[in-house]
Amino acid sequence: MAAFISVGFQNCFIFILLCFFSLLCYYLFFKKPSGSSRGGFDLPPSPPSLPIIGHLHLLLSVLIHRSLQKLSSKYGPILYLRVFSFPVVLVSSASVAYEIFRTHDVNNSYRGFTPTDDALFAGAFSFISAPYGDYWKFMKKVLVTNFLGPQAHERSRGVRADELERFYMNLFDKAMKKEIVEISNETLTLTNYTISKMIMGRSCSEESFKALATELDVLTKKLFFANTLRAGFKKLVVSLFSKETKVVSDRFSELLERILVEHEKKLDEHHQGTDLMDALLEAHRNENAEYMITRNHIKSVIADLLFAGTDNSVKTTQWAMAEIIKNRNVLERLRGEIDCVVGKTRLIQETDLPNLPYLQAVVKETIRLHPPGPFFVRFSKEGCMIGGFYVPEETSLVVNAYVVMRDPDTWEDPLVFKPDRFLSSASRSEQEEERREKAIKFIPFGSGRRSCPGENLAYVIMGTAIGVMVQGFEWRINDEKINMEETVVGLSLTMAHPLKITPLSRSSNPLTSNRCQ
Ligand code: HEM
Repeated sequence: MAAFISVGFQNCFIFILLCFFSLLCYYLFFKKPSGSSRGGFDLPPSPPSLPIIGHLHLLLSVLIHRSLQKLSSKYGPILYLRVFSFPVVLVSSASVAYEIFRTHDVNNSYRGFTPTDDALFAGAFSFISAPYGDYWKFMKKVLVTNFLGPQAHERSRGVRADELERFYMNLFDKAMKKEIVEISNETLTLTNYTISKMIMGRSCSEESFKALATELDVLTKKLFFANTLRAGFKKLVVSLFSKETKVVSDRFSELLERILVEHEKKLDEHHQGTDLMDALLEAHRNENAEYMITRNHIKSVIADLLFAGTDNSVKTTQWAMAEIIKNRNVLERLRGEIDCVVGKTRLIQETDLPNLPYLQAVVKETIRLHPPGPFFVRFSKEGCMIGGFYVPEETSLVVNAYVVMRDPDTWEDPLVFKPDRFLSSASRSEQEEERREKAIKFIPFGSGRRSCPGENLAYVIMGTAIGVMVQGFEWRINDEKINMEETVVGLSLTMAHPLKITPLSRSSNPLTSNRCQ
């Protein structure tokens, strides 16, 4: 009898387990998202998918922006994809992206990251990952006032000028020795030193930064995929690599902790703080602050800024130099403009940029054709209508900026490098019209309230770096021609073959830096 009861109990237990497992499978792999249509509106069209995995295989290609481009050119500018049962809406046209960023900006002002505990990167304290709310609003105000806004930008001009001069002298030195330079390495030093000095008054070790950046690239890709999943499953996937995240994060946290302690000592000795870290520490100590930030918030936002700011600017500058050297007429016109405005003895400086429209156009055209962030992710909080289709709540929205900025319907000769398209036309009303149109179709920095707050700083760093390289040097290509093949590292679009070229100084003496002009 006891044996009979025991077998019955076992069967019952197995039966319950099977039911539970089937329900789980159904939820994870087959269940359609709730609210798949509302008020008679349909979900966006969906390309054929595979059983269970849905469209996952389409997201696994190395050149993911290209495979998504093929998909949108075949099936349309707004598509409904499925990773297992988790919804992803892919957007590939300027007008549909506009609806996400402008019409439904607040609803889509979150990236949907599941915080990886208290890790610095994509963690609970990160500014980039933060939901649109009190913390984000407070931190944005601190960043604008003390780092990225016009007055803060003015105050830190000296730091950028020093680093630009160091960048030029280093290239001049290498030109004298006829050394080959790897453009991304040179610009990494410039950008990393400039941004870290603006943030915390000193540079952070280049080698440790590079190592961390490489590890972070891999990590971002994993976080991106986890991010396309729904809450419960996402947590599970993120937990699988949270140990890895913690190792990277802890190392960087130790480095920042040492710098924080130095800053605290200075503040305790009543030194007037001038950089962002000082301002963040003051906010941390202020009991009446609108939002009480912790040490982890400080470290996390600094990590965000160093990585978001450095990597993108380096990749764009490298592409720009490749395009300039490949297009001899662009190089000559650019050099002509700089020689005419700045002269041949003084080194270009950032206050020259407003007088160098062609240089600005070259930077913009580079970032249009080669956006370092080819696509970015938002998350719909509530269901909404986009592009005439219903997008359910808690759906990942992936905007393919690479395709938007190469769309033949909105860009003439979209695959050709033509900086002229960014030069303003004559009349004021036309200029205003052009500005409005560009704001919709030119989105390398995203758009709406979660767009890139570092856009102006990035244009200054890239513009002056490119200006210095064109003004000061001829460049000899060491291979037969420049290889423009693309690759995606982490989620960043970059040159598959790093640009290695030899500088030849245009003058036997270095250009003078006259910062007072
Ligand atoms: C070529 C250079 C750069 C490019 C192409 C770039 C691009 C982007 C893009 C596409 C986004 C997401 C926008 C969106 O979701 O709508 C973003 C966000 C962000 N970027 Fe940049 N960026 C660059 C340089 C910088 C610099 C120099 C900084 C600061 C040092 C910076 C700080 C940030 C931050 C903090 C965010 C998150 C904003 C938020 O969540 O509210 N970026 N950037």
